[in-house]
Amino acid sequence: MKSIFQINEAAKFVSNRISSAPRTGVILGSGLGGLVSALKESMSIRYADIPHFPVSTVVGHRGELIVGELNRVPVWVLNGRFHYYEGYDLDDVVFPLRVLRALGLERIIITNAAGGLNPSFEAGDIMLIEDIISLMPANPLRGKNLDEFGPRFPDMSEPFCSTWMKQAIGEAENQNINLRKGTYVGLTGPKLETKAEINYCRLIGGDAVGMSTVSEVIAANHMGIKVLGFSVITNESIPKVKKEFTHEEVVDVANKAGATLAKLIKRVL
Ligand SMILES: O=P(O)(O)O[C@H]1O[C@H](CO)[C@@H](O)[C@H]1O
Ligand SMILES: Nc1nc2[nH]cnc2c(=O)[nH]1
Repeated sequence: MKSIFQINEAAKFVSNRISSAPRTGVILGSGLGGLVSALKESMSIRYADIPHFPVSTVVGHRGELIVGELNRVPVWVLNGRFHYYEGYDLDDVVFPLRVLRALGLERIIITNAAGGLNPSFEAGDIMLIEDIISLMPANPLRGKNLDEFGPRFPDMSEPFCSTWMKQAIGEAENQNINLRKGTYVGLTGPKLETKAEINYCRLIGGDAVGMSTVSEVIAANHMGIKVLGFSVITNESIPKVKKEFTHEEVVDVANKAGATLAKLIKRVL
């Protein structure tokens, strides 16, 4: 388990390289790195250079922490995330978020590429994540509680900030974006779902399914960070229409829909 000492060491390394620390962050999902081109005055630090940081191993996740401005708002961008299936503990998966919290992070926009379980969703749609179901085998808060960050038993009755969600819905309307809404189910991966598993995820209330996000949302809530979440629906995970797809297709669809998501995120900020 990562200690508070390691979190602070990573935070110190980063703070020595920047002039001021943003209070807002964005985590970019698979294929969503295009948002970086909208950043102004940015500088980046490779994850590999930051002490104790894990290393991104998935295509479509560059592995760099960027500091810049989006629509004149200073932001951290985590260009690449860590997944449980890469072999990391959930504690490692949320390490970057804890480092940013140590640097003063107050709100985070979490994005991902996901399969659409809701039959009304189409590939290329953007879904506002209203709630999560974690089907991970563990929890990022397992182990000794980091009292400096939050309570042992954090409330999760409103994992996403309702005010921020209302604003996102309003902005989507202004931009004629057909913003979908729903619950994201987080599985370990890396295998994709069988038809029976898709039926199960739908039955328990899922609208989208993926292999990330849920642990980040839990850790952010633990630390009192405001969260807004978006899934880019990259494929339809519906038994009737399910056909084989690849990670390359996921990255490709996310790349295209990413431009619309970037516009929405800019306005929401
Ligand atoms: O959730 P992100 O990181 O966007 O990536 C999604 O895309 C990958 C599968 O193609 C999985 O890692 C899944 O979780
Ligand atoms: N688990 C899972 N992750 C995804 N990431 C993108 N699409 C999918 C999907 O259909 N299932």
